[in-house]
Amino acid sequence: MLRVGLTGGIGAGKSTVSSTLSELGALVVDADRIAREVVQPGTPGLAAVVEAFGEGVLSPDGTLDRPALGSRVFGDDEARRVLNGVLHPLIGARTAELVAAAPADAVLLHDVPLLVENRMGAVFHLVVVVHTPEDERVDRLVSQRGMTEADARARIAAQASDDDRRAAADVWLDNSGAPDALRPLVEQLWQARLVPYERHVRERTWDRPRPVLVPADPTWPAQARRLASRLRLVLGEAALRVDHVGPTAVAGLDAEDVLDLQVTVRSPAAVDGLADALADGGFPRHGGTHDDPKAEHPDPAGRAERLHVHADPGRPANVHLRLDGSPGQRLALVLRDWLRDQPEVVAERTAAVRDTEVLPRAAAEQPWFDAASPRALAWAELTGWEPGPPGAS
Ligand SMILES: CC(C)(COP(=O)(O)OP(=O)(O)OC[C@H]1O[C@@H](n2cnc3c(N)ncnc32)[C@H](O)[C@@H]1O)[C@@H](O)C(=O)NCCC(=O)NCCS
Ligand SMILES: Nc1ncnc2c1ncn2[C@@H]1O[C@H](COP(=O)(O)OP(=O)(O)OP(=O)(O)O)[C@@H](O)[C@H]1O
Repeated sequence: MLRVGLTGGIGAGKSTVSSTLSELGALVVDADRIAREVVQPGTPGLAAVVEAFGEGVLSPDGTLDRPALGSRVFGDDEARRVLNGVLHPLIGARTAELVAAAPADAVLLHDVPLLVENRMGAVFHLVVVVHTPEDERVDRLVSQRGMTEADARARIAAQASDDDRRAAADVWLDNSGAPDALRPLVEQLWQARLVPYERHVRERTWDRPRPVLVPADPTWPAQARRLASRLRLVLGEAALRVDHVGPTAVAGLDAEDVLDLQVTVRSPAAVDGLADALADGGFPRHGGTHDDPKAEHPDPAGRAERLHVHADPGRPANVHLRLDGSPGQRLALVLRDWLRDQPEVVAERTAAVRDTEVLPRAAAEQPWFDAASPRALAWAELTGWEPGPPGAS
């Protein structure tokens, strides 16, 4: 099962995306719809809303008077906090029931308007954000939905900023153009990413194109942060720390487009107990069997106690599980911090790797890393290096 979170500001085009994905085969779980279900007449949800806001939010027929409640909560942060506190746990519980009832091979598309506001990104294998600039959204809501401009703007003000949504987005879909422009993007997302990703998670396998060296990508740290938050959620206290390491963790360093994340664990027993949870979370074990052709490419540095990989075909990543205080665990952090501290070494390493035709990366970089490791360790000794606070960046 693959769980995809779909979000965007009010009127951005979530329903348009979710109806296309539903046609293609996704199973849609719509939070707005569940939010209506849990306040039907006779439900504990409706009773709790009335207790918090009074009988004035009921229509004469006993149903929730949505415009009346809307006018109380949009524009009043405290009232909205109270309503969210009552309804969000009920929405969460109903969502969990729908997830439990879904077939094992489903691509579940969770349409969640408040995914970013409620910091839910790590719950999903992938987060898709639909974006349309604010003024365009207001125009669409006023002209096509009959909303007043003031109501549209009040709701927008009650929601996350574009920057926060961008930080949460694994996939950013621009819906500022004509409706026809969005469909091919959604079809491509389905075919090239969601379908293989779901199969990878279910079969505990993975696939990736042979990586090539690319110019440093300034978004690598943000991408690594999203994967790290998923790893922390899956692993809980078993992960002492999760760090973005390797060449993509050093600003300005050209590298193969494969993120390296290091999970520091307490004991070898902990490592083995985590394999299933990691696979279900989208990080299957690397080449576990002899007939797996990918087993020919073991952990590049040979230092991983275990190597897992990201099953998302659109975001290659290696996850190195290493023991706390082991030489490999320490060296990964020292090398990263040394390179971050020494721009001239970054230039030296860039030149060394650029001039080589050797692939894969492991082979190209190994001589340089073998020579660099003692220098990095000497630097660590000299400066009294200690690992910084745990984190992905
Ligand atoms: C206040 C209510 C009764 C107004 O109902 P109304 O029919 O006018 O709006 P509807 O529910 O269709 O929501 C439309 C859009 O408003 C925005 N919105 C709704 N609730 C909220 C909220 N608590 N905070 C910010 N934006 C919200 C979303 O973009 C949503 O897609 C209703 O929105 C509600 O019960 N909200 C609380 C539940 C909730 O958080 N729902 C969002 C899904 S998690
Ligand atoms: N590219 C587009 N150009 C013009 N109109 C559009 C486009 N995409 C969507 N719309 C229209 O804009 C309105 C909002 O789109 P949609 O309902 O998909 O957004 P939404 O994010 O689901 O909104 P809500 O947050 O209210 O659930 C709808 O009336 C829709 O038909």
